[in-house]
Amino acid sequence: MSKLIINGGHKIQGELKVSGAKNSVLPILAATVLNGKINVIHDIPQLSDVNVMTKILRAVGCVVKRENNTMIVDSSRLNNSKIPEELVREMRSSIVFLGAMLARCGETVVSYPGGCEIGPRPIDLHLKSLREMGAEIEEAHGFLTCKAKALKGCDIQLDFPSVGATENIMLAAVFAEGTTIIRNAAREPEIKDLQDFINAMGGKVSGAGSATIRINGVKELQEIEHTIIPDRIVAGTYLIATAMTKGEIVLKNVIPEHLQSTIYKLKESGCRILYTHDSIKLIAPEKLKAIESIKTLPYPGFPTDMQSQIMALMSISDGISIITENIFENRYKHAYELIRMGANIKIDGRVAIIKGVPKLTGAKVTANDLRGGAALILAGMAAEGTTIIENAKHIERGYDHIQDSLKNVGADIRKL
Ligand SMILES: CC(=O)N[C@H]1[C@@H](OP(=O)(O)OP(=O)(O)OC[C@H]2O[C@@H](n3ccc(=O)[nH]c3=O)[C@H](O)[C@@H]2O)O[C@H](CO)[C@@H](O)[C@@H]1O
Ligand SMILES: C=C(OP(=O)(O)O)C(=O)O
Repeated sequence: MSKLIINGGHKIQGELKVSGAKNSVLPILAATVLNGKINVIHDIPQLSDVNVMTKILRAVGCVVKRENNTMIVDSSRLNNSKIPEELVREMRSSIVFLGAMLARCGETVVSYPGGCEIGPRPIDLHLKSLREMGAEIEEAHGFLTCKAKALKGCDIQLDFPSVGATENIMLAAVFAEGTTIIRNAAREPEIKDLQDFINAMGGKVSGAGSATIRINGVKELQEIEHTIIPDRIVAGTYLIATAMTKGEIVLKNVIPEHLQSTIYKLKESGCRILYTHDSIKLIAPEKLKAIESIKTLPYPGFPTDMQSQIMALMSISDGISIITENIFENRYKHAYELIRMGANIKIDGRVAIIKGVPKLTGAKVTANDLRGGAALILAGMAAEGTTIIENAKHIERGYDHIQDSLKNVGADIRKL
């Protein structure tokens, strides 16, 4: 179980390149089973979630090679439609194999997915939509046994713009007969990246980025080479690290448009932010100001995946800030760890009230989930003294060697 040790009080200063997006790479790796050919994918971050995805691909018969940040997946010899339970339990997004395997093999067995504990994460929307497309899904003993002789395009109305359900339907619909329409689809940039990936293989998907996505079934797909979009959550985390340490940073390999809701709130806290089409510069103020209200929402609203990190910033901002977490009902575990570091935070259901304190102090804390762990790194960097983060393995799910990146721009952080 890895630990991070941070000596606080060092400014972030310099330039950082942002890695490829975890939330793009995971569904795209699942999509590599579709073509039954070679997939070359660039800008794959080194993450434990990617390692799990790789193991799943190998378990179903794909040949996977990795050279630095390029991965080659040959799905021509896929020979097993059962996804190993122990791997599915490690990671929530393994559930997107459901749609991909149904499309490729017409059958699959998966267990209910695991992942970080941030509240209940049902998959009812995934299952309902796939059933509407003609899949027969039996749920028993924690397993989903799915069969579909021929999936059929249909008109699907999602009750909530679920990212995973939207991806699962897109993947399942690639070879389906006719047209599938997803209404109230998730609009996250990673959905558009998946659309671009499928289309570059010869699929026919349109509308990603809007609330209505159309997929016209095709008979066959081709080989593909694709580059993953930059990770907007990693970029946002680095911006907050800079803001909290009174530093100055230039981020490269970013799409500022994907970070607008975060940029907007950081400006409210007093940061100066300038950007070009693929870089962002942040200059921190001497004193951060409270952010009146943040409500997490599906994209383009403020992302739940930035909630923990912005809470760390609010905990040392002058005044009272309020967060409403609308996506995951139990995503405040990091607050109790921040309190151990001197933060003044009250939680009432989905609402967190944060009264800024002049300083945090280093403490022994525990990462309970990925972004909560990232928030503790940020708090540790701004705190007086030493912070030890236990259970740091969660952070490796979504940040590619974060300790090395932050060390390169001035942080005093090391892994044990
Ligand atoms: C790998 C990946 O891309 N993960 C992201 C994805 O997760 P994920 O795809 O799991 O998130 P969803 O958009 O599906 O979930 C959002 C909300 O919908 C609910 N829901 C979802 C599906 C369903 O069948 N029934 C249901 O009730 C969930 O419990 C949650 O409250 O989007 C989340 C919300 O932006 C992000 O925090 C995750 O980082
Ligand atoms: C919750 C997250 O991811 P996942 O859906 O993969 O658990 C996240 O990236 O913050």
